[in-house]
Amino acid sequence: MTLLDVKNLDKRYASGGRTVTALDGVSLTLSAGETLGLAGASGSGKSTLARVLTRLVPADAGTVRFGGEDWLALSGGELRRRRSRMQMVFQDVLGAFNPRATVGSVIEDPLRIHDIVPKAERGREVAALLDRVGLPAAYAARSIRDVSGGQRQRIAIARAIASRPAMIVLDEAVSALDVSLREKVLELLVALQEERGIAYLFVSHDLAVLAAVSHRIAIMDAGRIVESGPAVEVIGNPQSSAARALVGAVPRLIGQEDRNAV
Ligand SMILES: Nc1ncnc2c1ncn2[C@@H]1O[C@H](COP(=O)(O)OP(=O)(O)OP(=O)(O)O)[C@@H](O)[C@H]1O
Repeated sequence: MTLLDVKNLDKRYASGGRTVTALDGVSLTLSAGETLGLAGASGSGKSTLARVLTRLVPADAGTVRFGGEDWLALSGGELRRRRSRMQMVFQDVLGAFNPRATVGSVIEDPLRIHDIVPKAERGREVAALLDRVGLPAAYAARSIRDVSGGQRQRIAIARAIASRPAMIVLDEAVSALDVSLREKVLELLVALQEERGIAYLFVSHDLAVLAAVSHRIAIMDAGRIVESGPAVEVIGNPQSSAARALVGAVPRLIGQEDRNAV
């Protein structure tokens, strides 16, 4: 079932007297429970796409249908209510929070805003969400300043799943973590997807990360999607120069033959 249907998205920024085309006719689809990995060099437009889809910045043209609705046409109270269905985890999404906020309040916000569980049950739900992402319930009382980078991303994931979304946009969500923490967070994300049928748009400049989690991969270059297909095909047999450059940049993705040829 198609959950997200993006057609011909354009986004330009005015920057220092010139116009930068960040998205140029971007189209893609995402099914319920599926992961689409989005890769591309720095400046190719990945974050802009993530921000347009999560309604942080407006598009100049194009359409987005999400859950059968005209997503870009939603505004005001209607948009606030529907936002529960599409959540986001960015590189340091909690960095934007008041540093005095507690872990518990960060996770409880969406439960309250979207009225997910009755007030009396919120504390228990926060504890259950912390447990699900591998953190002790006692962390609810901590300041978000006093947790490590890996724990922060787990908390960001707990907050994202709290409103029971159909989709999560992850933008470089594990990029700041060291390799062993990164693998654990990726395993958590895959397990949550299998349990809850959440679709992911997983943005990363790192194809090794995308190879671990994606069903399909799309490659962006200069604001356009230049290649897309099943993850194994895009990684095993990249067609575009942008995809070949990304595959070549990750030594452990190169097949033995290619490595011998280098
Ligand atoms: N707020 C902005 N104002 C002006 N130009 C912008 C703005 N945000 C992004 N851009 C430009 O739009 C283009 C796409 O940027 P974007 O951040 O979407 O790329 P990206 O693929 O996510 O890059 P990175 O991997 O480095 O984050 C770049 O040329 C960038 O400089």
